[in-house]
Amino acid sequence: MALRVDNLTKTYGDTTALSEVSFEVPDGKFAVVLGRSGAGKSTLLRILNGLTEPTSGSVYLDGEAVTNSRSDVGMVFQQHNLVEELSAYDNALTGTLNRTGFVRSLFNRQPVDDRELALEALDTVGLLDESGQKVSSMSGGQQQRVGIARALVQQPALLLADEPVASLDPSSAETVMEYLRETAETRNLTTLASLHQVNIAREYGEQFVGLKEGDVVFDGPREELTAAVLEDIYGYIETDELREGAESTDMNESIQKTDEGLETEP
Ligand SMILES: Nc1ncnc2c1ncn2[C@@H]1O[C@H](COP(=O)(O)OP(=O)(O)OP(=O)(O)O)[C@@H](O)[C@H]1O
Repeated sequence: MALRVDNLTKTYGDTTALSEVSFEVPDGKFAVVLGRSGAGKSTLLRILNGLTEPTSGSVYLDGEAVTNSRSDVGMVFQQHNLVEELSAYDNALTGTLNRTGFVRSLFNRQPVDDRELALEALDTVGLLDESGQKVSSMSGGQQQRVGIARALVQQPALLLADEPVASLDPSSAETVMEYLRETAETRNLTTLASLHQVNIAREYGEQFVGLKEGDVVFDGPREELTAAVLEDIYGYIETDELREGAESTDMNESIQKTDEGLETEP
């Protein structure tokens, strides 16, 4: 389903976390939210997930205003929030608890076998053979894939991922991102992920929304995500590396350097 965010504003006392944020993500697209720490990424995802109420503004899925229930929005968390003593299968199955929501009833979807859904979801993330394994004995990357499976069992219309690979080593991060992309593609699932690592974001994102102090300062495709745009989004990186990168013809090199700069930011 297509996502439309219309003039979202969120204030906490004197702090404006989001200021009239508007953008659209077409049906089935993989979008990435970029921004330095405090730019408003988590606030945006929390509003989309219904965990936080906006001060003003609206969210639409396929043109329908989403007000109370966000049960059709699946969420993948940085710390995956799984029940470690349960199996991958049982954890995936807990995704059904959040199902049957507003959008689903609106589109009159048929009830399906939850067990089948859980196994299908585990298959999607390459963990069908490990479905009986306790989550506590799995690697960080596998655990995050169980987190994705749990979100899929919800049969979401929109998949959100808040820093899904921030706590993983580069190789596991790649694997998780591959599965996330494949999932979005094969299920035509509109996805919005906040990512800290710019090189990973560039590799997997199709659309990029740059937030800076609560404002949208960029909304465009990969080709337009230049070093100059990144410098605007991450205003604090006034480093020689980034300037060199912006002047370099090798964009990948520049992004790598930008990313290294980011990693030093607490
Ligand atoms: N519950 C809250 N109460 C008060 N201020 C908040 C609250 N949540 C967020 N803020 C403020 O809103 C702004 C945006 O925060 P937010 O967590 O959305 O940023 P972020 O881009 O997700 O940052 P990070 O990458 O560090 O998670 C910050 O100034 C933050 O201090």
